[in-house]
Amino acid sequence: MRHYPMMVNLQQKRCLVVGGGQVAERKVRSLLEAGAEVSVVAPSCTEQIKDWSQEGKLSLQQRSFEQADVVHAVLIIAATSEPEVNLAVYEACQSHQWINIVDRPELCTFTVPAVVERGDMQIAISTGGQNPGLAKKMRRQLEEWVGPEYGAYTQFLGEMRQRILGLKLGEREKRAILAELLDDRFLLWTRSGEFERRDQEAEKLLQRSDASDN
Ligand SMILES: C[C@@]1(CC(=O)O)C2=NC(=C\c3[nH]c(c(CCC(=O)O)c3CC(=O)O)Cc3[nH]c(c(CC(=O)O)c3CCC(=O)O)/C=C3\N/C(=C\2)[C@@H](CCC(=O)O)[C@]3(C)CC(=O)O)/[C@H]1CCC(=O)O
Ligand SMILES: NC(=O)c1ccc[n+]([C@@H]2O[C@H](COP(=O)([O-])OP(=O)(O)OC[C@H]3O[C@@H](n4cnc5c(N)ncnc54)[C@H](O)[C@@H]3O)[C@@H](O)[C@H]2O)c1
Repeated sequence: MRHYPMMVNLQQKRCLVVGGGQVAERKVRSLLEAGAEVSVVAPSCTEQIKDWSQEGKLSLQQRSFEQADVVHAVLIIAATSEPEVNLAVYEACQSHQWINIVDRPELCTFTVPAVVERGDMQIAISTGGQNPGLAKKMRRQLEEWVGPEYGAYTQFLGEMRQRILGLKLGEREKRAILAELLDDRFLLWTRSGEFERRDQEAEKLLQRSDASDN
């Protein structure tokens, strides 16, 4: 089956995670990072999940799953070690809810990819459920190639793009500056920490275009 890849805004969306082990913790972490409103239901859970609960980052109910738990959630993840509980979670859900059952890929209405995170740049890797270990291996390989500087680099390019789109220039000129900014020298200056040099060269590009516009 071919999935449709999409980046979802989960800010303030109610998400339920049933189970509190290592797998649940991994899913909870990424939900919290996406700004979701997370509830966890599990009789026992990891120290990290307890800490998040004590810090007020999520709501934790230390008990077994009940059907009614799913009612207000837009997204539900069943991550318990009990296949029959995971199936019961699936059966309690309705068709409008996004469902992930960690031991039953065929029941999932979404799956979770491995992700390389570099600030606002995210590279998601899915194997369509064929082999999650391969997704993890690819993530690690890509992390070697896409260094931490891509976070700052993406932010720099984002800020420049906003400015360029606001300039009183024709579409073609704007496209030309945007293309020039993607030249590797701006990445290399970011990587080596030469921010002043990078920003000065970017300013020069903008000023040259301003001049040619007049
Ligand atoms: C990518 C990642 C994201 C995340 O979970 O955050 C993720 N699994 C990860 C790791 C991982 N998972 C498993 C192992 C042990 C080795 C092995 O079994 O191969 C390892 C490796 C490890 O832990 O080292 C076991 C496993 N996973 C699934 C099943 C059920 C089955 O396949 O039937 C079983 C057997 C369970 C059992 O034993 O009963 C199912 C799913 N796992 C998925 C995602 C979805 C498909 C993604 C894709 O399309 O590739 C899908 C379908 C549903 C979902 O979970 O969304 C994360 C790596 C994060 C990272 O490090 O970057
Ligand atoms: N999709 C994936 O990424 C992936 C990866 C590895 C394993 N798995 C599957 O995920 C399952 C969970 O793995 P784990 O390492 O987190 O297990 P774990 O044993 O560490 O945790 C299981 C959790 O389920 C909770 N639980 C048990 N019964 C419950 C109930 N009735 N209601 C609510 N919570 C209940 C327990 O309290 C515990 O918090 C595994 O059994 C395996 O089938 C999935």
